[in-house]
Amino acid sequence: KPTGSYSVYTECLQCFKHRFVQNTRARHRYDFHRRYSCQQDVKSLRTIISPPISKIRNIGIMAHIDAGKTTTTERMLYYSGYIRALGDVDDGDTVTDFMAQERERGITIQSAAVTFDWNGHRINLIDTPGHVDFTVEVERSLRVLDGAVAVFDASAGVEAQTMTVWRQADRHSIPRLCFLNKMDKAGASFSFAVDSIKEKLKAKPLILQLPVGEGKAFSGLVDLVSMETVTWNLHSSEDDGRVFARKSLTEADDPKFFKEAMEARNVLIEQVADLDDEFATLILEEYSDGFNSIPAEKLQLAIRRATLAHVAVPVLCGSALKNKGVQPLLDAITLYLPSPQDCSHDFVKWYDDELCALAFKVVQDKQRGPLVFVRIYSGTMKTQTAVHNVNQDCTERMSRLLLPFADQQVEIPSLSSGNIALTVGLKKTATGDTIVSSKASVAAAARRAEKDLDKKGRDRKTQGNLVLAGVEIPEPVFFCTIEPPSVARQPDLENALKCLQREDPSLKVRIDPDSGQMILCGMGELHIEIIHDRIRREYKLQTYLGPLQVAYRETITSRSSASDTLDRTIGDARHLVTVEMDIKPCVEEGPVIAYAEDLPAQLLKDFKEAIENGIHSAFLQGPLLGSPMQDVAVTVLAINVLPGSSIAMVSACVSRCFQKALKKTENLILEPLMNLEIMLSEEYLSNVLADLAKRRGNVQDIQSRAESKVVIASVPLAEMMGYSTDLRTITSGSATFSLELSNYEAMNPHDQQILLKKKGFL
Ligand SMILES: Nc1nc2c(ncn2[C@@H]2O[C@H](COP(=O)(O)OP(=O)(O)OP(=O)(O)O)[C@@H](O)[C@H]2O)c(=O)[nH]1
Repeated sequence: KPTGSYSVYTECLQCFKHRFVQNTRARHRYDFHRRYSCQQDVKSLRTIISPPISKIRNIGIMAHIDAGKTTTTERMLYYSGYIRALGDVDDGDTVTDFMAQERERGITIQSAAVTFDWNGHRINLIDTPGHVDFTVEVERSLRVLDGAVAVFDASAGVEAQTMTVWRQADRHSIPRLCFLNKMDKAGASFSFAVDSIKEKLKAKPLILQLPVGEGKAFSGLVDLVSMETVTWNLHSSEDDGRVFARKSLTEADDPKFFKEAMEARNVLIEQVADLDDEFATLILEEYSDGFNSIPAEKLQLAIRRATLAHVAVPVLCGSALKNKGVQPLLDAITLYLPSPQDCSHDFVKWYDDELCALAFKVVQDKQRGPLVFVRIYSGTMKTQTAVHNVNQDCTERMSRLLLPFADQQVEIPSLSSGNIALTVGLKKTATGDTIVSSKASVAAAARRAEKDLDKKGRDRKTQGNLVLAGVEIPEPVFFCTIEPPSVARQPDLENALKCLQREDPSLKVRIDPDSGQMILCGMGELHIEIIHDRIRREYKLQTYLGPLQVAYRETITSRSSASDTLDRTIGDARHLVTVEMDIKPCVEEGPVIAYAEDLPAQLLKDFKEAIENGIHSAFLQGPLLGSPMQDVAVTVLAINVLPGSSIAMVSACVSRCFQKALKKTENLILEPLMNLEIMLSEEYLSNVLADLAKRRGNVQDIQSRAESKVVIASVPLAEMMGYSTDLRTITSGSATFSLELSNYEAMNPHDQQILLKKKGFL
């Protein structure tokens, strides 16, 4: 059954707009008190445009809402010297938030990646959206990351959304570091957060640092790898954290703390030795007398190997807001996360040294047209050259190549593999497309792939996927009709939706076959609301949305068979087709199509495509609600076609026969079921539970987390419309929740009857 990552929406549009207004206001102040890298700084960047591939880190920051992703990013840019003043999320003047507002206004560039250098390394920080309102946005980011930093609120430990993104990162095999942020916050607990990483994420944490103090007393940390204390100025509120002291931890400083740190270091060394044979051998051969003399560099290398092998995750801590712990985090990124060289991608070697890049984000810019973010996997990208888009099968000219250094863009003539860049001029490219140097290079890569896969005896079918490494797009769960303000504006609406779809492939648009109306399909309530809002603001079109509807599906519970004949005379030609088929439930989403063994081979060869088209089109409309069918296997038992009959008649007859078979069997409606996690204070618990019961919710667990309660439940999506507003009312705005698709589940007969009545089908 389809599970998969889905929209997690923790913020309603009102909050979103409120934040937008706040940040827009703040932007007016922004120009006065922010001083960005001066022109000279930008020029000097030109000298360090192409670092060796081993020094590149393409990383993402992933976190639950409000864990401190933006604040941490801002500190990274500040300490690396690319911004001259620290922004504050609460004042709305951070670089990334600033760009997010630009995106909302559709004026210039938004941040899908920011580049900066640290300690001789080039770090491309790729945006993984804080709210996973747009699943595909997260997927497309993860697709091009080599490593990630998971930021946690140390007082809350692992929260719902972190689990979702963590699972996505697992799917993409991305090595990670954990940063326990907000160590200064009342209720922050290092050990609680580490335990929750073990329990909830089933990860093996390698504790590389111990905090010095917690909550208000948090003043720095002990680096267990080097056995040094790292301290920041505790008392000055003006302190920007740029200056900090690193010194060896000795017994004389604090005997108790020294002992604790030594024990923690020994645990770390034993853990790493268990995970890494090379390190275990080194210890046995050279340091069997005691662990104290093991050099930090040897331990670092072993931690790096364990991280890259996905057997453990290093854990660091700090407080981004209080400017503590970010520089050691940056060091850890360069030390433990992989360079592009450490990551192998099958399809890259088939392109040899020729260009192969993936477009992972498209942004519509009013002045410059579409801007496409690309990750280069092999070869070199040059400006003013033609490139070939494999997915769209077209050749386009790329006019400019830019590096997004903090909030500046630096134009460059060319860029080599491993890098992330922003291109101007690619007008047809969409998110997820593969870009290569020419059509001939795709053919050459396909030949190499074929040879390689034959040698390995691998399934040829995977070859296409590997050459076109794209982004997986889940099916939308919500839809509604959309209408332009007038018939004359219909082409404008079509154009706006076309542009938005290029940016966001999870947005689907289709035409209702009965009413001819345009239907907008999206990943969540907020997704559709934001698209609506963007059409109004960016394309100046006031559109009308119909009521939001849940995308149900239908299936069958028993086997049946049917036959059908279509006999039409059009003009002089007679079209006569007879079909017989059998349908039964199956576990694959389908349609799973099979043919009786005695069907004539020639007939199959001529009409297979038409038969399959007929079945696929019938699959789109189930007999109960007209929703798509799933989990049905079809066997075509017989087919006779009078010579001269058209292919379209074959499809039509197959389609009709399938619908006949459906009518003879028992049908069921499947509805999307969501995993819901609500964090709230105990006083509201009973009201929230009562409300969930009304929504056909099934509460699975109620956990305690610091001062709060966490309710874990599953609820049908149809009952979750407007939940953010209702929950806010019930809890006086104090609760947060996240929601993700669990699976499609059969409705019970009673609920199904109610739904059919409500929709006017009974
Ligand atoms: N006490 C404390 N607060 C912090 C820290 N880091 C961030 N915050 C606060 O936490 C709130 C959220 O911070 P952000 O940096 O916007 O978090 P985020 O993860 O980017 O949030 P979203 O983008 O909305 O998901 C803000 O009010 C910050 O000031 C920290 O280290 N300590």
